[in-house]
Amino acid sequence: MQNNPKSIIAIVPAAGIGSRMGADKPKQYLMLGQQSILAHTLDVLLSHTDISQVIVALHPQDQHFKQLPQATHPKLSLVIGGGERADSVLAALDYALAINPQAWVLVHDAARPCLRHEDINKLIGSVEQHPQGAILAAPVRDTMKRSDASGQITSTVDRALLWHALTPQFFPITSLHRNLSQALAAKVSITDEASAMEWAGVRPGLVNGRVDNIKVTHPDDLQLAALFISQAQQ
Ligand SMILES: Nc1ccn([C@@H]2O[C@H](COP(=O)(O)OP(=O)(O)OP(=O)(O)O)[C@@H](O)[C@H]2O)c(=O)n1
Ligand SMILES: C[C@](O)(CO)[C@H](O)COP(=O)(O)O
Repeated sequence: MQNNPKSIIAIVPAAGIGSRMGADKPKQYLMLGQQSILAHTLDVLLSHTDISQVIVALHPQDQHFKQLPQATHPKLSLVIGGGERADSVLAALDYALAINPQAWVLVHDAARPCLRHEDINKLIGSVEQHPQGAILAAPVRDTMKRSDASGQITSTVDRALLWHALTPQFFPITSLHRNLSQALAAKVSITDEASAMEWAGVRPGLVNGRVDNIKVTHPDDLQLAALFISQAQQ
């Protein structure tokens, strides 16, 4: 069965609690300008004409999502996420597979609200060069050090071939569902979709993405994300 990269379903893992943010609510519901982080992220995905469906994985006790203006969008579907990000992605993949097993999925963190259509288009457009899938990524710019447990430098790592993995990450739904399911069953540590594909022997492509596509993780990321979003709206 040939997957069809022209049929695209977005998956948004949004079931985290934002412990590193230390806020009074999950970080995806913190405000950036006029709306929440998750609302910004959903606006970008819901407005992209190549994306037919957006599946959001929510925490089982989520009480915020239903207040979002985007909550009633016809393209949106909801699933209950899991204990780790990868479990939430797999729950959404189960749902998406039932909708259209020939689709490709674009998995994007709720916590990355600064994504732009130009990067989505670059990633979708990479499918001929990377028929097994690809991810947005940014080449490392700084000198990279490895440390010991006490925080002392043990070595300098060659940065020539090092990249920051970003999202979206774009794969055929059938191979991602199979490889992620098997990797999790094998208790492999999976922090992004590409690592599950790599575990299965796939070599995903790297597509150069904007460095302002940051993941809002710590409190000092909020001001930067707000600046990037205001720039995108100019
Ligand atoms: N069980 C989980 C954990 C995380 N995520 C989502 O995965 C994305 C990236 O995860 P991260 O930035 O680590 O978010 P949190 O897990 O919420 O943050 P923390 O690790 O600080 O708790 C976020 O959009 C988060 O909502 C998820 O859907 N399900
Ligand atoms: C998927 C990801 O954003 C790629 O860099 C990252 O792995 C998520 O890590 P987190 O610890 O779940 O935020």
